[in-house]
Amino acid sequence: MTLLPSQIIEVAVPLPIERTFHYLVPSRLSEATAPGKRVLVPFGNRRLTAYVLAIVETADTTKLKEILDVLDDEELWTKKELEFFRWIASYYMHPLGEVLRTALPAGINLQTRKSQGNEDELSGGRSVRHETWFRAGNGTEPQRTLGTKAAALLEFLRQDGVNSAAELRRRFGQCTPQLKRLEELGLVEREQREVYRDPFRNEASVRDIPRVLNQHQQTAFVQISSSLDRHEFSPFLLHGVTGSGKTEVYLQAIAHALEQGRNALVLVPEISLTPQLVYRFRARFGGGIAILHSGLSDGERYDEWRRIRRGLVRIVIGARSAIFAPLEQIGIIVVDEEHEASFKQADNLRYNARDLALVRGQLEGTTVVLGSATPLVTTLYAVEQGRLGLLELPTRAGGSRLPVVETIAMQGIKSTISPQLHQSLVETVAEGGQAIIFLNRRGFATFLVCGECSQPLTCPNCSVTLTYHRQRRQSVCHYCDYAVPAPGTCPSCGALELKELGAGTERVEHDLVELLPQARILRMDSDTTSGKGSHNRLLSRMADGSADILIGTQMITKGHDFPGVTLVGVISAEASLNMPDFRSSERTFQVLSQVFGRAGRGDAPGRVLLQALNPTHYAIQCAINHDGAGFYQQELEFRRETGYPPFAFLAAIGISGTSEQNVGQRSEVTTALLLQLKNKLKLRIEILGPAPAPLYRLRGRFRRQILLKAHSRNDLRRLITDWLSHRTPPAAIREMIDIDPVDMM
Ligand SMILES: Nc1ncnc2c1ncn2[C@@H]1O[C@H](COP(=O)(O)OP(=O)(O)OP(=O)(O)O)[C@@H](O)[C@H]1O
Ligand SMILES: [Zn+2]
Ligand SMILES: [Zn+2]
Repeated sequence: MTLLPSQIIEVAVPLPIERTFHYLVPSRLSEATAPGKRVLVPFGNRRLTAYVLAIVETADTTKLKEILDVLDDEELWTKKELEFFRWIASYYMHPLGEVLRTALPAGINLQTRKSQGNEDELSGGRSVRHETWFRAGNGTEPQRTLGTKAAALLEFLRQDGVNSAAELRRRFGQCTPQLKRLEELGLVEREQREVYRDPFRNEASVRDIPRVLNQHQQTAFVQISSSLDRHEFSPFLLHGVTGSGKTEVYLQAIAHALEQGRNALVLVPEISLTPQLVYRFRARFGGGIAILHSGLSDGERYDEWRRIRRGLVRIVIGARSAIFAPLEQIGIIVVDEEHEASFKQADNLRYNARDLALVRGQLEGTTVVLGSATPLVTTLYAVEQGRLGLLELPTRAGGSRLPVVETIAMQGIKSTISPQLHQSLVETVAEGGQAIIFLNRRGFATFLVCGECSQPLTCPNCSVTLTYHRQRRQSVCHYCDYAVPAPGTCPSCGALELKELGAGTERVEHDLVELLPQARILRMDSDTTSGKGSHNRLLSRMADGSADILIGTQMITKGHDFPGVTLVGVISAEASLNMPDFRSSERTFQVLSQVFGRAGRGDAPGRVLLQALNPTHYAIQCAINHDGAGFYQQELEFRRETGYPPFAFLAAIGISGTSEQNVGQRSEVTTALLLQLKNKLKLRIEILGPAPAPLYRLRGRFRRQILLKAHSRNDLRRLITDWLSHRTPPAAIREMIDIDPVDMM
């Protein structure tokens, strides 16, 4: 888009400012300026990167400043994408400039400098990697002066066209002086080509062909592909029990979109946990796939981003931030494991990629498939209301059955592993089967408690106990990484005797090694998977049968397909039930169902042993009976009675700071203001709090929460908008808004 001299643009700046700004474009820059690019602008007494949103037709030009520079050669975003980002900014009540900054790959901002105002001043990314290529030129050759190697090089380039410097060196050995000479003579020309770092490097993939779909898969596939043929927004829930072959449906649906010349966006909870899924996509489709996830270096991420932007990619697979991928011509968006809380970003722009998939799908007129064995209660409710189409896979794809779950009463049992579980493990390993042992707590002991004064060891920065890690010989805070040598002494009374309370995965591993000295045992939790590729190594040892037992946290529950696993053991059924969060029943049902679902996926039937103190809760009972419908009914009733989603919309306002007194005062002031505005506007909103957050102290900050509950999203928006315009900017206090909060800790 070409600009005439003295045209005006609307820009957003990456600062906590709600509004957008206007600038003049001097004629020397008008050619280069376009919506979707970044520009450098004077802002107060500093210079800032700003994002061009639009070219404005009319505005008062008298007070406008001129932009200083255009930072991008190519547009970063299309108009459609900018529209999507405006929607996000408005919905999450977050400054548009910060939304845009969040949407950019980190690598593009490598050159971040701190300038006078202590604000980030950004300039164009520099992390593009180049490679030198040579081609034959038009110069006439003075035959006699060319050496043999130079002549051979020239001949080769004339025959073979353009070649990279690396390729020429491979064929001719060291040839830099010859190439330089040829270039001086105009006989060869040099060009710089951008190269993309390949996150799949060194990974071969085997070609895989589509499977014959079973009847349920076929029905689901037909519905998805006919919605693709209609080229309009159509959202579905693909509700398939564990092992029902949802991935195969995604693969074939995506193949259909590709045949139409359209592209696919696939969101997964955390890619490093699902290498199998990425592997299957590559095996099916070969190249043209970009992956975006936290394990990439900034450079790799930026490269993937540019490959997508330039249309070199047909399929993007990524964790939540992939919802911002600059993919055009999208035909289908898949959200795998749609129930996972990790689709919600926990700080700054608190977006939910699962929800945004529906928004982007609507803006772009695509098919959206949300897949899960344990969908959110709110998702099932949306199906009931007719807002999502339902596709069901009620049976396992390979014909195997869901495992039988047996409960083991743990009253009076002191050890982590009951005699029954021990016995079953011995039998499973003897028969050549594999087992998965689940406990959603890492470390050795949950915490240490003083034998003299009974004080538990707690974190000085957070209101939590320290977890004892035996191998590291430390007691560690899982929130801020504070650590002290352990076992150590009691910080309250100096006593030497500290007792271990509660068990973590490290303890379970220790006990299992003692109980089954012959078994090959692996542990997978965030302590054993910090190294690059470590997930992959652990998972492939399970896959190729070189391990017998895998112990792990919720990491092991996610989508893994190990046909050899016939036994699943759960150390504590109630572990996730007592969280102070209205979703704790739902999470318990989901995590138990998912971990049960790892058993018996192959030919041999699966068995689950569930250790429990009190398994009467409906979340546990429904999981035991694989009764998703029953759980939904009871949970919906609970939500109706307590007034939580889907029967209310929520927004949380979090207030935090290092001074307990200031945080307390500010939260009272904020609550009073909210109440006053609510009454003035006559809105029907419940204002709860200010209450101390369940994690009252986190990384040295005190935290209080105000929860807003409303029947109308509009009322909620009106109140918050009004509050934002009335509140005084908090000093030394952070006050954040969380729309549709997921984690209430
Ligand atoms: N039509 C089919 N015929 C035979 N086997 C199939 C078919 N479809 C899928 N499978 C196999 O069934 C197994 C389970 O499939 P997949 O992993 O896709 O299930 P899923 O629904 O994603 O499970 P989960 O939700 O537990 O992760 C895989 O080994 C897959 O190869
Ligand atoms: Zn003590
Ligand atoms: Zn801490």
